[in-house]
Amino acid sequence: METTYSMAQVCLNEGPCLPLEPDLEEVMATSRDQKELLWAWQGWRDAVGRQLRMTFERYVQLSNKAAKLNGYQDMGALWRSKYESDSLQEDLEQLFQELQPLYLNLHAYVRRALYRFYGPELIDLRGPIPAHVLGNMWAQSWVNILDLALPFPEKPPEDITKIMQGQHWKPEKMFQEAEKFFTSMGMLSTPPEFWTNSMMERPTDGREVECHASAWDFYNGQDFRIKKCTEVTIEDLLSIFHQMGHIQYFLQYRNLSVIFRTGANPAFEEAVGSVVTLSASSHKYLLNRGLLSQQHQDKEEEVNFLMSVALEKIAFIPFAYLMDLFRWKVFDGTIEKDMYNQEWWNLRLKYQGLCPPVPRSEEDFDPGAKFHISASLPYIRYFLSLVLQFQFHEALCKASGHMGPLHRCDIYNSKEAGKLLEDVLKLGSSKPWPEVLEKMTGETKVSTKALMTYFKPLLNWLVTENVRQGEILGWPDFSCSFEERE
Ligand SMILES: CC(=O)N[C@@H](CC(=O)O)C(=O)NC[C@H](CC1(C(=O)N[C@@H](Cc2ccc(O)cc2)C(=O)O)CCCC1)C(=O)O
Ligand SMILES: [Zn+2]
Repeated sequence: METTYSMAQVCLNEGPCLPLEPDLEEVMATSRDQKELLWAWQGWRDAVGRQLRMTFERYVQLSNKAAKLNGYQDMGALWRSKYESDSLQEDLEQLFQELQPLYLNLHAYVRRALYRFYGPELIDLRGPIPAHVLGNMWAQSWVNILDLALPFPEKPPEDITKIMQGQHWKPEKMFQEAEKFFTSMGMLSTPPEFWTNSMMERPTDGREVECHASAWDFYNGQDFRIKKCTEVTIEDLLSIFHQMGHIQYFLQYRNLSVIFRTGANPAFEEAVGSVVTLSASSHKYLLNRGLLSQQHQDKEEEVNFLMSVALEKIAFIPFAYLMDLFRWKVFDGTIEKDMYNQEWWNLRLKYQGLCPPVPRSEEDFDPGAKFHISASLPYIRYFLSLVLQFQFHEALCKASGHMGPLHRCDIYNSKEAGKLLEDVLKLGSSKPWPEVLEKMTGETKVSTKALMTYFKPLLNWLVTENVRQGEILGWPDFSCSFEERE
């Protein structure tokens, strides 16, 4: 399944065939022509999802067989066991409910912005949003349509990708920048093998590689690598910070027994890289690294900034939640194979308020168009990481002596924050994760408080704006009408 995913391309009638990275992702991020977006969206699902359907059915059978042989009910139960909690699913649903007001307000606001640009024939102000116009192949991040959704368009943020390209940034410098963040906090640097063995760019020698970025621990205490087809963009720079967070975790726990060389739970692993990204995307950090020139940010520019972070992080919440809600139900048999695609879109409607831009059938297998489904990588870790990373950010910012709003905090150069983070990472999974969480934050429970604090100024602005526009929160008109679009 992963090979099909990594080799797939979508061909233009006459002319080149485009791979996902960087070409189709570029189309989804930058095109504002809904027919072109539909071509890429549908083409990718025809080239990948449809091809994976049969194999996926067999993968489910074999996965469950393996899980049962290991004493689990099904593979979903095995995946959930990593969190060592018998109330995991209820706890996750509770976190999701707490975040709903934030998501519903963002969804309504973005729907209005898309309505202004694409018009009523595409956007129903009381309905779900078509999944192909949100700036991302899976509508999991909406940051690429910030230009359409900017609260104060007369104060656009500087284009950091243009600044990086203007300063002739190269992939290696991007990796060095990410490593420097950790060493500035007094944390570990990478061994020479990292720089000689990593693959930082798509090979030009014709080798077909899996371009989806990944970080690898070779469990010999010396060999750690990142594989990424790096493009010089701010999105890739932040993704490299995330990957370097995995490498830092590998380095910190490399002297533990192998069974403990993993995160306190899978969400901790994901939160480490993402928490550093919160600082790296702050105005303060980018300014002092020469990636921004504007000295100060006024109130309106701050709302614009918070919107850009929300389009990445808040839009992601329901997607990250439903990915394994879907797979858990497939593994436990609740979702039968002849219902895969309609159940997928039921979840996409219920949680994300999205609908397919064209009619779907059981010939399609749209979940397969997402890397983690083809690569059998669990995903609930990213949902939990979203909440955890803000809890970590609040704790590290406090340790660094930061005063003022959480979204202005940047822990770069903070030895105190580095010490706190290091003490947590070097534990690996040798202690129960609530104990590790308490060591970092003083709390034993995952809490959305820090995330809500971070976005409070934006939520205030969004609620005011949505009330002013008389927006309907949610999507009472629950289907995507295709008629007009033919
Ligand atoms: C051997 C192995 O498998 N190693 C694991 C790590 C480990 O288990 O040790 C690994 O490298 N997994 C790859 C995966 C890559 C990325 C990803 O897939 N991200 C998700 C979700 C997301 C989205 C936005 C965001 O800001 C952060 C995350 C997506 O893109 O949908 C791509 C870009 C970022 C992270 C990763 O690093 O988590
Ligand atoms: Zn990760």
